[in-house]
Amino acid sequence: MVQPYRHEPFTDFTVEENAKELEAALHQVEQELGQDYPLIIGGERIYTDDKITSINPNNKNEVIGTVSKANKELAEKAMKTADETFEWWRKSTPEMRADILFRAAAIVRRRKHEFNAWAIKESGKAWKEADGDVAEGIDFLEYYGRQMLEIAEGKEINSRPVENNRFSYIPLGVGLVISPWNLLFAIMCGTAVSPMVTGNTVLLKPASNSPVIAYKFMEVMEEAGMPSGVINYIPGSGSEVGDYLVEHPRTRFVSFTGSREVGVNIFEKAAKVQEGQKWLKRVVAEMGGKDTIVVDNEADLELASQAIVQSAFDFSGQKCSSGSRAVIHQDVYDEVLDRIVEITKGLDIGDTSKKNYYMGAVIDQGAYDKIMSYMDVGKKEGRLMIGGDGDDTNGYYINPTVFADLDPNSRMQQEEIFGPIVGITKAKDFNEAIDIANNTDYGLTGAVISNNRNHLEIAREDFHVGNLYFNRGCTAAIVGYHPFGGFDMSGTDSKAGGPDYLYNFLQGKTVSEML
Ligand SMILES: NC(=O)c1ccc[n+]([C@@H]2O[C@H](COP(=O)([O-])OP(=O)(O)OC[C@H]3O[C@@H](n4cnc5c(N)ncnc54)[C@H](O)[C@@H]3O)[C@@H](O)[C@H]2O)c1
Ligand SMILES: N[C@@H](CCC=O)C(=O)O
Repeated sequence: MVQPYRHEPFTDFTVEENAKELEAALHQVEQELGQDYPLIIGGERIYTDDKITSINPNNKNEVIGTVSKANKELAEKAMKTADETFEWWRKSTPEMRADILFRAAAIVRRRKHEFNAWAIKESGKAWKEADGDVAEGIDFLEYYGRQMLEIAEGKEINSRPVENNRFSYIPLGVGLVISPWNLLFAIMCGTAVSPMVTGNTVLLKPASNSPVIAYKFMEVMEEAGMPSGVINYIPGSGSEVGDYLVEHPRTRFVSFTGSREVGVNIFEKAAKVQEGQKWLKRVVAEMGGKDTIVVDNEADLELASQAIVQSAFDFSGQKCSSGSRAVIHQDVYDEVLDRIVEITKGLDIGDTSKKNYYMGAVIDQGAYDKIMSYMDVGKKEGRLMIGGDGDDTNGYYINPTVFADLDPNSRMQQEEIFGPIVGITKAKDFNEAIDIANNTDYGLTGAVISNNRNHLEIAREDFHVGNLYFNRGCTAAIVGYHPFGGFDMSGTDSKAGGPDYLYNFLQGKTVSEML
C-alpha cells in the first residue's frame, strides 16, 4: 500500500540552513556548467554537430550547457524506437510503472536543492519559484503514480447472468510531449510521466531554453528503473522536429503546453489524417492566459493589493496563470492602485543565482524585446504608475510595471504579454467587473477578492475560467488540490494534476464473454 498523497512542502529560505544548502547547490551546479549533452533514443546517447546552447537569463555570458539537436532523421529513429518499445511496454504492469515514478520522486526529493539550482540557473527564477517548480514535479510523480494504481483497479460495470463483462483502460501508443520553459521542471516532468505511467511511450521535446534540466530528469528516470525507449529525449527545433512528429502517421497523441499560436497550429496539423495513419490523433493543448483579479468594493484591500502584486510579478509574470489584469471597483480603485504601487516599489530584482532576489531576468532576448515593446503600447493606452524600463546589458532585466486606467478592450488588457506588467481597469460595479474579466479570448485563471457572499456566488457561476480562486491570488495551483487547465483559447482544459488527467492518455475497452 502506498501512503496517501500529500503535496511536497515548500522550502522556507528565511531559515538560514535552507538558504545555505541552496547556495551550496548553486555552487556545485556552477562547477558543472557548460557541459555537452546528447540526445537519448532507446537509451543510446547520440551527439550531433548541431547544438542548442542554453544560457542563464540572469547572465547571458554564462552557458548552462550545450545540447545535441535532433533533426528529422533522428526524430524518425526516435519514433521507431518508441513504436517498438510500446509493443511490450503497453503490457507492463501499472504497479511496475507507478513504482518508477515513486522512486523518481524520492531521487528528486533527495536532490531537491540541486534541481532548484538548475532551475534557477536555466530560467532565471527566484528561489521560491524554483522550489515550487521542483516540488510540483515531485507532486506530479507521486500523484500520477497513485492515480495509475487507482485506475488499474478498474470500474465496476454490469453483467447479465449469461455474460461476463469487463471494462478496462488501455494506453494509446506513441505520444509527442512538447513542453515550455517556464515551469521547466514541473510541466516537462508531469507531461512526460503521465503518458508513460499509463503505458504509452513518449518522445519528449523540451523547450529550447530549458533542455539541460530535462536531461537531468531523464537521468533520474533511468536511475529509477525506467527501461530504454520508454521516454526518448529529443530536443530540437519546433518547426523542424516538432512539425515532423506532429504530422507523423504513427503519432497517436500530442501533449503540448505553450503559447496559443503554436498550440493552435499543432491542433490544426494533428487534425489532418496523414497517409497510412489509422487513428484520429488526440491533442492535449494547454496554452496561454490573460488572467484577471477582480476587486470588489466590500473587500480586504490589503489582501487584494498583495494578491495583485504577487500574481503579476512572481517569476516576472512568466506564468500562464499570471494575474496580468486587475479590474477594481470604482469605490476602492484609487486606494488599491496606490497600495499596489507602494508594494511594487519594495520588490527587488537581480541575479537570482547570486542572491535570493524577489525577481530575476526574463527568459531571453526575444521575450525582453517583446515585453519592452508593450511599454510603448501601455504609455499610449494608459497611465504608467511605476516601472516601464529594463536593462539587457548583462541579463534580461525588466522592472515590475503597472499601467492604470486601461480600457478593457485595449491591447494591454487583451494580449498575453508574458512579462512583469500588470494592467489596471476601473469597473463601475461588481457585475461590470465580471463582464470585463470575461471579455478576452482566454479562460485560464481568475480571482475575486470580496467579502460579499452573493458576489462570490455570482462569480462562481459566471466567471468563465478553468481555475477560479476566491480571496487569494490567481497563480500557484497545487497538484491534487487545484486541478489545472483553462477554457476557450487557453486550451483543452485537460486539468493537469487532477483526478481525470490520466484518461487523456487512455482508451476504454469493453470485453463481453458469453457464458
Ligand atoms: N496552460 C498551461 O498550463 C501553460 C503552462 C505553461 C505555459 N503556458 C503558455 O506557454 C507560453 C510560454 O511558453 P513558451 O514560450 O515555451 O511557448 P512556445 O509555444 O513558444 O513553446 C512551447 C513549446 O513548443 C515548441 N514549439 C515551438 N514551435 C513548434 C512547432 N511548430 N511545432 C511543435 N512544437 C513547437 C517549443 O520548442 C517549446 O518546446 C505562454 O503562452 C504560456 O501562457 C501555458
Ligand atoms: N500551474 C501554474 C501555472 C502554469 C503555467 O505557467 C499555476 O497555477 O500558477
